[in-house]
Amino acid sequence: MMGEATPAVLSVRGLSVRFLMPGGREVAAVNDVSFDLAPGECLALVGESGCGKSVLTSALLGLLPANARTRGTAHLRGPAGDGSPADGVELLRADDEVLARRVRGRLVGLVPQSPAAHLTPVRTVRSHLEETVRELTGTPRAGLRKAAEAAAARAAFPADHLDRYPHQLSGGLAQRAATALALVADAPLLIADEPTTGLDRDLVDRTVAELRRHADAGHALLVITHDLAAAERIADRVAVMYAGRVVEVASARRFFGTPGPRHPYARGLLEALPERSFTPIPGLPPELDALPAGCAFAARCHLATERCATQPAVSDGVACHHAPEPADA
Ligand SMILES: Nc1ncnc2c1ncn2[C@@H]1O[C@H](COP(=O)(O)OP(=O)(O)OP(=O)(O)O)[C@@H](O)[C@H]1O
Ligand code: NI
Repeated sequence: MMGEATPAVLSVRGLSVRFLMPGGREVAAVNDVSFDLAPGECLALVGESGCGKSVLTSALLGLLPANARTRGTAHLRGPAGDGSPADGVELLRADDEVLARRVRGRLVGLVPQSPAAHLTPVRTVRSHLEETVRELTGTPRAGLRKAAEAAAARAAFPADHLDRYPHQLSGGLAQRAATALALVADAPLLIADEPTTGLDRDLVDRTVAELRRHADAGHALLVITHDLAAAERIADRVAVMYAGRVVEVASARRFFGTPGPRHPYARGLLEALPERSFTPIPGLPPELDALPAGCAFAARCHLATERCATQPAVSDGVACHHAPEPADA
């Protein structure tokens, strides 16, 4: 839990993102999302493909395309950490100059979902790392080579591949290069979007351990993942997203232990795992340009009743008319 003396590194309130499409169609990719992230805490954001996880991170970093419309607030604590308004940044209102010079890389590190696309094709991994180290840490020229090699080692990027160009990297190597780059600045908030995709088991373990160490060193960590086993090992809390909405936030201990999640969608996600009952949730998520007025999960939910025609409010961390009381949770 967050002590009163430690303000959240990131406070998101009522964040919504809509994409305006040709013909007046609107895609509601993120809907009224709120959460806090404390220093030293890892929050895992999970949910099926297309539920809005990456759009949420793009919104926080000012990386949305021009047809996006954003609502809500996302307050990032500044480096002084004293909570003074001048110190922090309101991410959804900040202009691009502030985001580029103060936020991206420095206050918020990002391991992007498609790392290869974020690397400059004409430069080697070593050159990327040296440039980032120079820019973000002020390491003198003579120390750059060593610092870049140390950064690579932290993300298990092999030293003998440092002189490769992005197109010469496998997906897993590009992933590790991106993780190495994102760790350089020691930013107070690290966002890792599917940091273990494309890695074999051994490297998943190493990446999970390195990211957990990063959180334990006092950084806030937002990990987006399909990999619930990785989430279980790394996260303090789990946020489950469905059709753009966070439908449950729970401690990882309760979520993965007994009695487990309280939202029927979250329970379904867990039960779909091969090591559990391996039963997929029937049906498909709704189209985000035609969301129902009520609970978006109702059409797939075995608990659904007529009450579900109205949107359930988030109460004690769960948005469901039929969730069990937290007392027995
Ligand atoms: N520029 C855009 N214009 C219109 N719709 C978009 C745009 N970018 C994303 N979307 C839509 O927003 C929704 C959320 O996408 P997002 O990439 O956030 O999903 P995700 O949860 O990260 O999925 P995955 O696990 O596959 O990465 C999707 O339906 C996607 O099609
Ligand atoms: Ni994504």
